[in-house]
Amino acid sequence: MARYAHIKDSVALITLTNPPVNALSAAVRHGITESVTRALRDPTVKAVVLCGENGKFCGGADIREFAGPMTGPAFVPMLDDIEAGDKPVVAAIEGMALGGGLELALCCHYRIAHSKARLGLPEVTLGLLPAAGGTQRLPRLIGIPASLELITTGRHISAQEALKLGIVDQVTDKNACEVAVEFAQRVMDKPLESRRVSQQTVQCPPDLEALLENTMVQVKKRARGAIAPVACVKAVRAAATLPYKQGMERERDMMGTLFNSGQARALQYFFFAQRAVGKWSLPSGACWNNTKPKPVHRAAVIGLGTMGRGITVSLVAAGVSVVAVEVGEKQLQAGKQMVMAILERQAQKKGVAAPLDLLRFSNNLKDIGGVDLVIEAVFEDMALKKQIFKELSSVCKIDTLLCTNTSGLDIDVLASITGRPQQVVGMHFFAPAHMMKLLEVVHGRHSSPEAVATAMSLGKKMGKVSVAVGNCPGFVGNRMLMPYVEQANFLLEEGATPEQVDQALEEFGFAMGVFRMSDLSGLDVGWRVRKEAGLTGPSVAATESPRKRQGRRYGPIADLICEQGRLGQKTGCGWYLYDRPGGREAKPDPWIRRFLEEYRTKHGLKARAIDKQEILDRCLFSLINEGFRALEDGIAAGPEDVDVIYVFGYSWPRHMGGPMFYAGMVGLARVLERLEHYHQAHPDVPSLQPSTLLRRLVASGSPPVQQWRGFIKRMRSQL
Ligand SMILES: CCCCCCCCCCCCC/C=C/C(=O)SCCNC(=O)CCNC(=O)[C@H](O)C(C)(C)COP(=O)(O)OP(=O)(O)OC[C@H]1O[C@@H](n2cnc3c(N)ncnc32)[C@H](O)[C@@H]1OP(=O)(O)O
Repeated sequence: MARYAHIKDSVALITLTNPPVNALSAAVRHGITESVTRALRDPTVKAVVLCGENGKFCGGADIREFAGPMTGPAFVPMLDDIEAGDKPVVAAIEGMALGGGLELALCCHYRIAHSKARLGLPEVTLGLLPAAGGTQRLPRLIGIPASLELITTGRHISAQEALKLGIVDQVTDKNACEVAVEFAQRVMDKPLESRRVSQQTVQCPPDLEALLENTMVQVKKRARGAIAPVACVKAVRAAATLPYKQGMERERDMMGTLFNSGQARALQYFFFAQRAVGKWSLPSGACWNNTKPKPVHRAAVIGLGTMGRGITVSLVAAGVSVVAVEVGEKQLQAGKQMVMAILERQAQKKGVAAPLDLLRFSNNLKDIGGVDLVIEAVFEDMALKKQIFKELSSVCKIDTLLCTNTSGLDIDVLASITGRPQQVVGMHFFAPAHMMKLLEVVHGRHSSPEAVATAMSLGKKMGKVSVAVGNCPGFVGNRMLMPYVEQANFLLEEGATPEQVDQALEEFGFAMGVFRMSDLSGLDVGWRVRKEAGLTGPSVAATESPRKRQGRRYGPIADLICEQGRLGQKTGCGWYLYDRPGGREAKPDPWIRRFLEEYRTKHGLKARAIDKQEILDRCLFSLINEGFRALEDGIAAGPEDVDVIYVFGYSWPRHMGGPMFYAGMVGLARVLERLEHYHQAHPDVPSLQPSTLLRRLVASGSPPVQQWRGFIKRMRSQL
């Protein structure tokens, strides 16, 4: 796993060989240890160059090994031995030096990077810290402020930034390995003392204490309960305040705690989950590696509201030429201005010219005849969408893919209007579409594998994490959101306040609780959906009880709030009060308190004290239960798909892995027991009735989440 070659008489070249990213598995560490010992012992070798096969230096420790007992040579002594050796070792960094890969480079005496290489210590994103000396060597090399930033964020940096910071000694456009060999020949007789990073003193800024304290405050705020970023700050503090050896002891102790934590397991699961969703498959057997996407050079976006603008920006930023269509002149001009401003701002940040030549605006659908793909992004109104799809199928060329950015309407209904149902898919973006990473690609009954592959590939090109999902009301994300929101509303009826529910959810790790989030997105969004579903509005029979619909419990509070014109931030009030329409700072609203009291009195409800645990159990477990149902129905292909959707689309805390991983971590038997308990207490709430899949998993001994796909497949084949 490491190749040894004696070249140019006096240089030993050690090449890491563990595709795809030359991760430091036990075998690679073994290979490095053996090769370095050999080079140090060989009197004809005067210098060593370390590089990685296939233009990739090293992607770090082998994350898959973290799940089992660690075997093979330990990291820290291996790196210490390289640094302490009496022959110069030069790291030739091509591709990437990440995590343990960068720590390996830091113990070398010199570092040469290719101009396209990326460097970083992303361990924090895996719930860990750089525990192979990274937290102690990097501060000695580049100082405390820059180390704090890099280690607590895990940000990957360019070779140029690494050079500026002093992490690498030289950047080259040529073959970094050849440059490193020539470099090694030049430095082979130079003294090494000053090149041993661990032996350097840390340059501390005069305001060290304040810097560390401020960083800790910021990091805790950003971390939303994640423990690794906090440990990273503590480890850098140790580098600043303790001798190297003691600093390394602190690093090791903290790694011991993190390494065995549930958060580390969750984050490492999530790393692989993000990659798993790219390997999509359809019930027909078509999948990512047997279906070719069609190239998309020209696209059209229909509708220049908030969603259309964000989608247009994302497409243009990805290099796709776009015709943006909006029929209303005022809306067209406003959209045009906004899209161009965002693109200009993005380009300015990158120091390049905005790609405005890719952009055209029109008020006529006839202008999109030649495009490869259309994304319709008009109002969430089925009648309007149907009318547009009808027009699209007559104006677009025969092989144009027709996509709709609906957040939950039936793709099959739209497909049936077109006469080319195989070319219709959903592309559900999340607002603001140019910032949010998630894209649900919805395959309808007739969507062709090629159409799905094209939408998935276009999503990737647009920088999105695309997840293929089946067609049902709300798809995966919004479908699971319904019981979550429903429970939050019921909790208000029973005695909770919006602040109480939000606080419990935010302490759990959500960026925003359910009510603050509703105020941000606008309460009218859900109101419209409930009206379409016949749950509220004039279609409800006057004889229907206000708190029952189709024999089930119904919470009309949100409808009543909307009827008062309280639509959230945009109207200056919703579940909270804002200082003005469009204001951001949510304040508890005495009006809401009074309203809830009057509502309870009117319906004969007695308010009771509700604790945090009940809020979390009812909101989260009902959402999770719906996730199991989506898996059972095949709407979501695997737990990873659900988890990626929730982390990227709904701010589920990443260090909790996503709802399905979290269910496994809490214990499926506990989730089942709580759901049974609450369903017994609320038999008229079907979403609390435990799903068959959850029951079966528990009955089978609660296998780990990684085994659920296989389990579901077997379960389906038995039906
Ligand atoms: C009492 C207890 C005591 C505790 C003691 C603990 C002892 C342990 C001490 C250990 C100290 C070690 C400290 C070091 C830690 C680390 O290094 S952690 C790893 C840090 N590295 C990373 O986070 C990098 C992760 N990888 C990436 O970001 C990207 O993969 C990439 C390298 C930038 C490449 O991106 P791209 O080209 O887009 O390809 P991908 O699709 O992402 O990846 C290709 C395949 O490679 C797999 N992979 C990538 N990196 C790793 C890895 N580090 N380990 C294992 N596998 C990796 C990835 O999953 C893909 O696989 P497939 O999907 O199967 O193709």
